[in-house]
Amino acid sequence: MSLSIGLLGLGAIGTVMASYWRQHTVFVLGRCAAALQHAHTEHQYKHKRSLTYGPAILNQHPEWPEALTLSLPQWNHQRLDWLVVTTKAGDTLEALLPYASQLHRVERILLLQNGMGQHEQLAHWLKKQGLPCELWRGTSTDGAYRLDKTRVMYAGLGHVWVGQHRSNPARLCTLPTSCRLPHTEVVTDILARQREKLAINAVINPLTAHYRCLNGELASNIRYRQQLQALATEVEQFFLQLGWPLQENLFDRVIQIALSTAQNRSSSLQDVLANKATELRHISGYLLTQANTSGIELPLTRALMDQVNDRTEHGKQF
Ligand SMILES: NC(=O)C1=CN([C@@H]2O[C@H](COP(=O)(O)OP(=O)(O)OC[C@H]3O[C@@H](n4cnc5c(N)ncnc54)[C@H](OP(=O)(O)O)[C@@H]3O)[C@@H](O)[C@H]2O)C=CC1
Ligand SMILES: CC(C)(CO)C(=O)C(=O)O
Repeated sequence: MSLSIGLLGLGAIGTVMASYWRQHTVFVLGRCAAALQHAHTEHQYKHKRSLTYGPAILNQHPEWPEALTLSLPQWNHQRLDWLVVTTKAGDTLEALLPYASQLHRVERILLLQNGMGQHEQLAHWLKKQGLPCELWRGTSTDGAYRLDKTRVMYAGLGHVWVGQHRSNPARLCTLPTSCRLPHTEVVTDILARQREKLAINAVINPLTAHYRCLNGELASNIRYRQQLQALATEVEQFFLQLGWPLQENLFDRVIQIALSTAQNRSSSLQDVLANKATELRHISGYLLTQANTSGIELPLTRALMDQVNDRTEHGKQF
């Protein structure tokens, strides 16, 4: 069965997903101004992207092409089996709002993003609008970045896990195999997987954004490493207090990731350097909100959040 899939946020990860789903019908929900501009033209507006496969991926899949070009039509209110949102977490509601009156044509919305909190915001909003679509959440270990506005480099092959927002294992069985998205695995413990990723991001992202360093420097620079150890301890203890068990020692896990992505700039550092809003509000900020509710202090997280936010909000170069 061919799925009808809408993609909102055709950036790095959105383009990678579109490549995996190209045997199906993929529409793009472009920024509203572009969508409106083309809504009344005779020809269907196409969103063009090129995806280049990095050496690490071609080593694993020498049979894949070195690059491919995607030309995807603008969504014109067709019925959708899935609407997949791959904007940054903080852009979710703003991106969906212009399409609000057409969302009754959508069976399921999947937020495939880092960060937390946006799922609850959207669930609340969908309920208020009386929209019955199912809400799904997903997390990806793929690695991709944009070379420019239309070209994306797929640097590291990963895995995508998806699960229902209010996970109900009984209902999961009702998702027919034919409705499952390629390159995704349906799981019943999506929240636990997202929390594992949240813990890692809550350590690496604010530190790399603050020190403006590569991921690997957090392990190799003694001063940064000490800060990393202190922050990992704060985050890990907080997770324990909330009853969110982590699979392994957070410091060890974060050092492992910092080393395996040593030459990477974290997404938060990339945003700071580009003078864009970071996703820290949905990472460290989310933890601070939880901490506030529980009457717990997270001094290191708060200090880093304030410092990084100051810089992005006031557009300071540092
Ligand atoms: N890149 C990666 O390797 C990974 C990313 N992630 C997560 O995936 C999510 C997306 O990240 P990534 O792909 O890197 O980000 P990008 O910035 O590359 O892509 C985000 C896309 O959303 C679009 N967008 C933003 N606001 C709107 C709007 N109002 N209406 C329509 N489109 C909008 C942007 O459009 P425009 O181009 O016009 O700004 C852009 O195309 C994040 O949560 C990230 O943390 C998770 C794992 C890995
Ligand atoms: C794991 C890490 C820190 C890799 O860079 C990441 O997810 C990010 O940059 O947002």
